[in-house]
Amino acid sequence: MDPQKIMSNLQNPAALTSINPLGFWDAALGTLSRELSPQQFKTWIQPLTFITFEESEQSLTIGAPNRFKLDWIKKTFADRFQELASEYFGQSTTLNFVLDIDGGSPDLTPKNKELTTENNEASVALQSKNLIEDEVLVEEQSFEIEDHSKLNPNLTFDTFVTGKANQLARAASIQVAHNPGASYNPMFLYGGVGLGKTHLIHAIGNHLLKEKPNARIRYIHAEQYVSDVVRAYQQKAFDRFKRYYHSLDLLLIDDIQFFSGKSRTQEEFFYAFEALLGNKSQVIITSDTYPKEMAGIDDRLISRFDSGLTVAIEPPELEMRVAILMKKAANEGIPMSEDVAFFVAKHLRSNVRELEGALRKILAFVRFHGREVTIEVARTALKDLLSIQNRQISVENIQKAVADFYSIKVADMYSKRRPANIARPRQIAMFMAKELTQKSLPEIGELFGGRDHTTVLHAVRKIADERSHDGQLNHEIHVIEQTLKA
Ligand SMILES: Nc1ncnc2c1ncn2[C@@H]1O[C@H](COP(=O)(O)OP(=O)(O)OP(=O)(O)O)[C@@H](O)[C@H]1O
Repeated sequence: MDPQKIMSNLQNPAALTSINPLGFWDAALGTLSRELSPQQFKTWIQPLTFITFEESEQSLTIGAPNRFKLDWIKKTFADRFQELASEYFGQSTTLNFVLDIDGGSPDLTPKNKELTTENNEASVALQSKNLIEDEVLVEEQSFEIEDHSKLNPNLTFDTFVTGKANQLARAASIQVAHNPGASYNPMFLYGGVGLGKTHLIHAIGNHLLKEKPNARIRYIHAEQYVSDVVRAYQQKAFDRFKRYYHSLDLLLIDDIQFFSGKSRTQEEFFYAFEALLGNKSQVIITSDTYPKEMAGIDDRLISRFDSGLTVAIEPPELEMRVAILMKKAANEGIPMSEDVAFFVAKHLRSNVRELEGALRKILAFVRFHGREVTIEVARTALKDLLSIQNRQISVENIQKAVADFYSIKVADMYSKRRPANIARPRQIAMFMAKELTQKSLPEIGELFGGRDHTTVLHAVRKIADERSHDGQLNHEIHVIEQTLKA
């Protein structure tokens, strides 16, 4: 698309609505998030990147972060994207799905990136699929296990920003990378969406690969493992399947919650797990929750997951979010000052993927308009995101959620009463108000019955400190936060 034309369309919202490709992207994500389960959306759609729109050819390019996701998207979601694009643009639109390992910025400059283009006319009929053992839909094809590590070389310890939220997970990962198959086996890494679990396990694999280039390493998403089991089943190729998986030095298996309810997969994984540990090979597993909390997973697997080292990754704290934004912006060649990073990080709190998305929006805006990265620019570029966030969380909402959680009256948030069962929830609410809103300490004090800002500061420090070593308190704060965001 002609950059001049983009500029003039950007200045003319009416024109923009008809061709705005970023508008299409936001709308498509919105629709798919409603149509799919949160887990499907998180796994398949969220990691996609919008790359280019060529107006002259009426074609859109969408990037997927790895080969597996690329293939899956093309097979499973291409038709739906096609429909959404045609609806949005009011004319037939060609979709290209490409590998975009870096998760590159959305840049509407034509052909600004070198891409492994895989033209996917979405009209191409999907291949026939079979439903096997109620496990997963797979295409008919010959059973071949790809003998590659599937590691993403960009996901290393060097590119991983550390803070309180992930320092334990990082330290454990470094230990395991240096001594695979030794004491922490298996290592079970759990945490919410987009917090860096995949990044860390790739970092372990990349480290080992560098130390021992001949090591047999395999990264696999749990859903791909399920597909492998189904194909081995179809083609009676379990011997080959076992030979491959049982002979690895390091198996990295991501998002194992996808095994839920898939009994044959779990059985095969159990054998693989036993064989690998027997050989002193390292197994590393990630999940969205800790082993005992997993639903639909066999007890004998759960007890094995729990038998090594289980370590959590928490959502990044404010300073860490700032550091991540600044590092990633600098890597893109567009430095972000600390005050802009603080502004963004204060508004976007849930996970690193969300921060990366926001950064991409800001960088795209800056590139189109030739502007510097300022708070004003960030505010404009993130207008939609910020309005959602602001709608969600106010000090009053926090006071109500905390009072409900601890079964006290909301009025106790403002009262002068000081028994511990009231004072502590009040301090937690003050802490959360500081973390989750843009209010200053004096403003928060005012909203808590006219308290002094030093009282708020004391509460914020106390709860922050306790939270860092009190797992129960940490959990309670998470639960309240989830209620607020629901
Ligand atoms: N501490 C960090 N430093 C730098 N980048 C990070 C950090 N944590 C996460 N990221 C980046 O954020 C994005 C999401 O992280 P990742 O895919 O590892 O999350 P995840 O925990 O595996 O999420 P999911 O459960 O959705 O698979 C990736 O691009 C990753 O590189």
